[in-house]
Amino acid sequence: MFFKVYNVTQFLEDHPGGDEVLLAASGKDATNDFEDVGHSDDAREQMQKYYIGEVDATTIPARRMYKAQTSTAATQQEEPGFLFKIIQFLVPLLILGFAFGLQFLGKKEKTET
Ligand code: HEM
Repeated sequence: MFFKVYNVTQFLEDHPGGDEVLLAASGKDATNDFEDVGHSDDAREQMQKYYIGEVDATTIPARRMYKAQTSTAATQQEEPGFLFKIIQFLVPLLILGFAFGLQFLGKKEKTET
């Protein structure tokens, strides 16, 4: 099966239906989009100006679909974040504990002397 290919880059601004619809229909088989509008014979004639060739449909790669991350990949990514949070919480506590410990030792030494 062969698709007819049209280059409408120069036609974007002049298209009576606007450029957005053309851009939305680019890079794919736009036959249904074109036919659904009920374009006039004049529009079909104009279209021939932009014809650049044909493409074999079997050579077109399937569109890549967005693939959600697998759960294992997600947990692998979350783990370092979680560990980091624990360290962020523990380090100030350790410093505080160390400071109190030093103070306590200092007081003890004074009372002994
Ligand atoms: C080379 C390709 C195309 C040409 C030369 C073309 C040409 C035209 C022309 C001349 C009109 C004015 C109405 C008429 O005479 O039928 C028109 C309207 C329109 N076209 Fe296209 N068109 C093309 C592709 C497309 C595509 C792919 C779409 C769809 C996604 C589209 C959507 C529309 C829409 C929505 C209107 C407005 C219809 C209305 O307001 O009644 N056209 N086009």
